[in-house]
Amino acid sequence: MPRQGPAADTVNDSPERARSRHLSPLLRLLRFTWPYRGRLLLALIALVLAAVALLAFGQVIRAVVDRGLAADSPQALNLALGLFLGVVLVFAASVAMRSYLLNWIGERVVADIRRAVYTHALALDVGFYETTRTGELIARLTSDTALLQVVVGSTLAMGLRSAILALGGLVMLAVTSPKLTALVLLGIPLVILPTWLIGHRVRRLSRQSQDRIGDIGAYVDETLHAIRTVQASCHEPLDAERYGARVEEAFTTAMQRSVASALLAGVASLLAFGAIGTVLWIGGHAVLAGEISGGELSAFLFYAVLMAGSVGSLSEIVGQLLRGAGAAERLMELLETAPAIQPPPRPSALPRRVAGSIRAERLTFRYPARPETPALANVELDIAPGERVALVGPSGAGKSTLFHLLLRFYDPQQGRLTFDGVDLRTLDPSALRRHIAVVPQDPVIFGASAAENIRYGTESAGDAQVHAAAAAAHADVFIQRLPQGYDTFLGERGVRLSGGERQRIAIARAILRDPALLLLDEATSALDAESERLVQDALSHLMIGRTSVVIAHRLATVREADRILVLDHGRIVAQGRHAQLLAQGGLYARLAALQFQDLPAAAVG
Ligand SMILES: Nc1ncnc2c1ncn2[C@@H]1O[C@H](COP(=O)(O)OP(=O)(O)OP(=O)(O)O)[C@@H](O)[C@H]1O
Repeated sequence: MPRQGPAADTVNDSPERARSRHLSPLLRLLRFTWPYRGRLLLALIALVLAAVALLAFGQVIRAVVDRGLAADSPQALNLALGLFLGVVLVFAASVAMRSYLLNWIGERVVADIRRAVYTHALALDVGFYETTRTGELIARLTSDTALLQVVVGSTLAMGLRSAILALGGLVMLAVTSPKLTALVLLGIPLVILPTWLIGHRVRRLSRQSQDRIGDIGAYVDETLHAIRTVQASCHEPLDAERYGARVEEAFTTAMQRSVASALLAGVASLLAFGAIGTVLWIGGHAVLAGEISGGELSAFLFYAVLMAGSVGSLSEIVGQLLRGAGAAERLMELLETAPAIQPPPRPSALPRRVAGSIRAERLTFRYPARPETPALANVELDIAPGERVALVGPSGAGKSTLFHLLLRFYDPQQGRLTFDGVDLRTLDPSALRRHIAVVPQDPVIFGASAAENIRYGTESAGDAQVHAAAAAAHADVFIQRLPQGYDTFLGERGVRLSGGERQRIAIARAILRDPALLLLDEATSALDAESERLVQDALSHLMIGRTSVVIAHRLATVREADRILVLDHGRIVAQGRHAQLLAQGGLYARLAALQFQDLPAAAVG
């Protein structure tokens, strides 16, 4: 299925490139804001009310000056103050309401998007993760959503507010004094343009400065994670030097930014107050000439400052909106990426009692990333329920690929694969996987307790079942010896387990799952004799009464297998029992001598 994943090269994008060229992707967020339209409407009402109240201040100022001060009337002044307090009350209430409602919507929408994206990411097929770096997905879930939160929660509203204030301010200016308005309109670019240009440079430098800090973080992360390799290679002085160079780069960029911000502060103050002074001077003369009243001049000044402020902030707001649009575009693209492996509209059902038979008919599969060479070619296979099958073959023969297809991580391009007689393509992948347990070569231990690690995938199991599974997998003994027994935290920041212990946890996990089909990839690393015996014993126990397919690396496994399949270049080149295949000589005999570490030389014959 052709699909358009998020561009794989955007993870280290500078914020400049991460911007969208249009604001239209923001419209795609409507789907997430729509459920909260009631609150959104209220927030908009509050926003407009706050802007109108702010504009009304100008009129109150005018009344205070003209009716109260100039007319020398205490009553009028009292009345004006009352009016002022009324406007303040409306303004304060609507600002508080707007701020709360918009923040709520911003946080809510981002929480919904995070959940939707993560749930969708979990459903994407394995092939997707071969072409996308997980770091990129994490960036989507953290930084892109954080950016959207700011955009939805404040920037959009600020943009609307600034537009209302700029337009409203202009109308009020024109109403107050058309002549002065013409002057202000001529003057605004003189004030805004230089400030905007320097401001643009400041923003670019601060983003660069953040990028430099990101570089520092990435370097620390890489070296400290690999501290053993760093120390073993005596790489510390070199790393300290390289890190130092990066820190200095960050400092230099930060200093350039500081110079630009200092310049901005100076120029902006100079221009703003210079402009106010000029309006006051021209307006003052107009007042003296009796063209306008003192109140009108005060109101005029108020609107001019309001308008200039709003126009000035628009460029920054648009920049932020474009970055938000970029984030929205990437997130929505991810959400619209269709998984290549999906349940069919009407999935077939497996029998109530799954027996665990497997059949492959002319099975041919090529990995999407390597369409030229088939990883499996024309494989014909019939595995009976309860059969123990060992897969043997040189590296790259296609053993793991067969597992991937059995788990329906991919669909074959030709032929078909059935489980209990049902074509895998017609099954819901999770309905199929429920009947399969996988014990990988190097099992994953999650950052959770020992009991939770065994329960992984069978969450409904009770404590007694977990303990029984652990006992059957010979994991019970070492778990009991852990500081808090089954409650001991395992994984990266907890107790680290040895290879053999990890395998036994994985075996216990598989026993608890009680699957019809067991896929086992035997560890290649040699365990000590005692661990080996425990693991082997646990595995034999696990295989009883179920179909098992094992990528074999041990003599005991091939000896006990009902059938050995020898794979080479994606084809089954021989099959039979161990002794038979050895007697035939050929690839199996050669592989046996090389692969089974525990095979005495004599047995290879
Ligand atoms: N995700 C992938 N994308 C592209 N090609 C792949 C992918 N995984 C495996 N291959 C290729 O498919 C072929 C079969 O690989 P597979 O992993 O099934 O071999 P294997 O027999 O399990 O090998 P090993 O014993 O080394 O694990 C190899 O040529 C391999 O390079």
